[in-house]
This record gives sequence, structure tokens and C-alpha cells, in this order.
Amino acid sequence: METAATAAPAAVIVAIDGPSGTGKSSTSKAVAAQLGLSYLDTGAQYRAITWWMVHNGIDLTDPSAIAAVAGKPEIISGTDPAAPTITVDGTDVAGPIRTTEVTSKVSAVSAVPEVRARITELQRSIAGSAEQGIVVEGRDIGTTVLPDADLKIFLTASPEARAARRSGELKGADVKATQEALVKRDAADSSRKTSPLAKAGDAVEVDTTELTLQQVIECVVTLVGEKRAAK
Ligand SMILES: Nc1ncnc2c1ncn2[C@@H]1O[C@H](COP(=O)(O)OP(=O)(O)O)[C@@H](O)[C@H]1O
Ligand SMILES: Nc1ccn([C@@H]2O[C@H](COP(=O)(O)OP(=O)(O)O)[C@@H](O)[C@H]2O)c(=O)n1
Repeated sequence: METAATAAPAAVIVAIDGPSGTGKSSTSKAVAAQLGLSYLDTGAQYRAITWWMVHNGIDLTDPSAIAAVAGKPEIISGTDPAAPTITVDGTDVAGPIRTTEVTSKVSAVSAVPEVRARITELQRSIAGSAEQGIVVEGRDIGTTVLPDADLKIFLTASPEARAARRSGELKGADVKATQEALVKRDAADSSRKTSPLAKAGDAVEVDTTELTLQQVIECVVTLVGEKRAAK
């Protein structure tokens, strides 16, 4: 008979939300890898549907045009934290979804309720089938997608720190222009009517401005351990 000491830990669902450049992706991937959980980058899904709309010449200034085709592309996310993948209608779009064009247009697409309904359903289905549990990162995971998550984290950091991190990734990018673009996207994501970027009432807020990535990872791993112990 299996004893409590040898039983596998219960599946755990972790929601990590916050604005761009706060460390959601790096933290989520590392925590999932360390704890043997699946990983889902929901921003990549919104980027993927935006890429498809750009690729197909949809008028992104017209929410009804976006809504009309929201159900068309088939988006598949691979949830291995060591090698996450994203395809649209079978095409690997991991690279194309990170262009400045997609980044500048994704907030307009993700604000459309029909897009959110479609992607939210997909996210819930992926989270529900993750046997060991999953770390899901985004903007509305704790508030809307997985309101019953075992642990909710809301990452923040100063706009200056976030812009410096992002422009470090985009080699040669101007920090000031990067910061302006970040702040503009945060404002759009936070002010949309449907499921805006927001901290859930029961989320733990972690300001990462003065923390190393390693410290943030350790903090989240500790919090997951505490939740698991209490289950
Ligand atoms: N606490 C931190 N200190 C310094 N750099 C960080 C920290 N967290 C993340 N980074 C770096 O900042 C960049 C953006 O992080 P990322 O995880 O993609 O953020 P997000 O998913 O919130 O947009 C990456 O290059 C990452 O390595
Ligand atoms: N759960 C989510 C995740 C992302 N998004 C949208 O997708 C965009 C891209 O998300 P992302 O996580 O890839 O952005 P970065 O933090 O990587 O810059 C956001 O600016 C939002 O418009 C969303 O609306 N809801």
C-alpha cells in the first residue's frame, strides 16, 4: 500500500500574472521545470492569433472583423517547460510572434471578447489535462481563466527595470522607446473591458525590481511548496 510519505504530490495549478517584463515567462518556465509541472505561455497564444490575423490581412482597426474570424486559426501550445512550442494551423510561429509588428498589434486583438472567449476555453482545457499540474502565465489567469488556482502570483517591477530587461533582449533597442511601448501596452491591457490585466484579490504580489531572477524563482517555489503541504 502506498503511504502518504511516498505518494506523488498532488497536482497543483499556479497562476502567474503581471505586466510585460516583470519576469513571468522566465520565472514560470523555471518553476515548472524544477517542480515537474507543465507550462503555458498564454501571451504566446494571443500573439499567435494576432500573427494569423496580420498574415491574413484582417483589418485590426475593426473589432467586428477580428471577432468574425476569431474561431478560424487552430492554435496548439506545447507545454514542456524545457521546450515550449506554439503552432498555428501546423506552422511553427515561435519566431514570428515576437516581431515588433505583432507586439504593437496584440493588445487590439486580445481586447476583442470573441478572441478572449476562444483562447480562454483553450487555456482551461490545457490546464485541466495537465496531470502533474501546470504553471500558467498571463494577464488574467488568476482573475478569469483559473480563478480556483492553488496559488496566484502577481509580478510587478518598475517601468525602468522592465524596459531595461526588454531592451537587453532586443539587441540595440532604445530603452526609452521600449519603455514607452511597454507603458502603452500595459495601459491598453489594463483598461480593456473584457478581462483586463489585474491582480486577483487573493494573489501574492512580488515586486521584482530589486530581485534577481533566481530570487524570484526561489520565492515562487517556496510558495508552491507551502500550498502543496497544506493540500
Ligand atoms: N528579476 C529579474 N532581474 C533581472 N532580469 C530579469 C528578472 N526577471 C526576468 N528578467 C529578464 O527580463 C527579461 C524579460 O523577462 P520575461 O520573463 O520574458 O518577462 P515577462 O514574461 O513578464 O514579459 C528576460 O530577459 C529575463 O531574463
Ligand atoms: N492572459 C493574457 C496574456 C496575454 N495577453 C495579451 O497578449 C499580449 C502579449 O503578452 P506576452 O505575455 O507575450 O507579453 P510580454 O510580457 O512577453 O511582453 C499582452 O500585451 C496582452 O495584450 C492577454 O490579453 N491575456
